[in-house]
Amino acid sequence: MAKATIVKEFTFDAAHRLEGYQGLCQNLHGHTYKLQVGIYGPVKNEAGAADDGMVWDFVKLKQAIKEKIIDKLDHQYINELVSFRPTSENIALWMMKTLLAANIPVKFIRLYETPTSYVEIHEGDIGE
Ligand SMILES: Nc1nc2c(c(=O)[nH]1)N=C([C@H](O)[C@H](O)COP(=O)(O)OP(=O)(O)OP(=O)(O)O)CN2
Ligand SMILES: [Zn+2]
Repeated sequence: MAKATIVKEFTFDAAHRLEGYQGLCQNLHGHTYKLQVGIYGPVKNEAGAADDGMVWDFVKLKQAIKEKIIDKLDHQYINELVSFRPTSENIALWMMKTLLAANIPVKFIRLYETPTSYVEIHEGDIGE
């Protein structure tokens, strides 16, 4: 069966600070984060089915990411929500773990902290 990766993009606004950072990022500041989530799987081939020709319905994917990630982080102070240092890398790893735990077959997460800085995490990159 043919396979494909589909990608859905989101933005959210959040504040953070990097404790112990030698520079401006130790201060409270905000970002408009851009998140891209890639889902990999078979392209369903079932004539008449609602999801015929799809890997996952973009609408269902949007609802799932919104519930699990965006609604939790949008307009929040990330330091108060998590126990890790909220770098882009750690935030993206948390996103990957959260989505895999919800049985969403994420292939990759790309998280832009600024228009010129992003991190990419692939399935399998999560350590213990
Ligand atoms: N590897 C990482 N390095 C840095 C992180 C991070 O999460 N991972 N985060 C920061 C700061 O939070 C900072 O907000 C980002 O810095 P920077 O990309 O330099 O932001 P600018 O707005 O200055 O971006 P420009 O496009 O270069 O103007 C620091 N480092
Ligand atoms: Zn920052």
